[in-house]
Amino acid sequence: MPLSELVAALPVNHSKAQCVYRLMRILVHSGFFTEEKLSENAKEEQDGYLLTPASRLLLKDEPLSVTPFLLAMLDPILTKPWHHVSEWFQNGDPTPFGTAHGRTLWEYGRHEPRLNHFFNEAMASDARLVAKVLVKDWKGVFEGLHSLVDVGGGTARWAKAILDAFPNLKCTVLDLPHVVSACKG
Ligand SMILES: C[S@@+](CC[C@H](N)C(=O)[O-])C[C@H]1O[C@@H](n2cnc3c(N)ncnc32)[C@H](O)[C@@H]1O
Repeated sequence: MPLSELVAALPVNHSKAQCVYRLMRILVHSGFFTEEKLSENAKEEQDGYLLTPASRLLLKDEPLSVTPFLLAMLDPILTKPWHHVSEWFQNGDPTPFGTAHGRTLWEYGRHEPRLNHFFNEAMASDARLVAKVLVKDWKGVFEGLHSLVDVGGGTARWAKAILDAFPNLKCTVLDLPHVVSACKG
């Protein structure tokens, strides 16, 4: 897509339109887009942006989309601990999350349904992608097993993917009460 079409398609204030080019340069540099000639015709010669495998994983209609994972990692609750890493190196806290928030991630999630929801969705989207590769390329790991227990298995995405490939396996998933009670089905 050429830059002009991209700017027109985005909800960007016209005073910021020239900043989209700068943003796209960063995104090309970091591998989320490639910039290529869209036409061989010399008269219409125009550069445009194309998706890469990394950005395809962020499309809304991509079945293996990891958008929930990205949004979770960028949520202020999870970025705040990065601002406390220096302090954490000097204190006795087990994690930078504890230094930033005064409690563990799991305690916070127990009291804050929004965190519980976005974290579980993030884990599930990551698990959908990684489990697909695991059961395809590492099937042998599960062959011969009769049962499997996933401790801290979140909303059971891993277990579901493994069960799809090995329907005779007995899978048990353990997690914290607020995670289990938020599971559908
Ligand atoms: C990093 S997440 C991983 C989720 C899942 N295994 C995955 O890969 O998608 C860790 C999980 O451990 C769970 N957890 C933390 N403390 C736990 C405990 N004491 N007992 C059971 N589960 C726990 C959390 O609720 C969370 O779902």
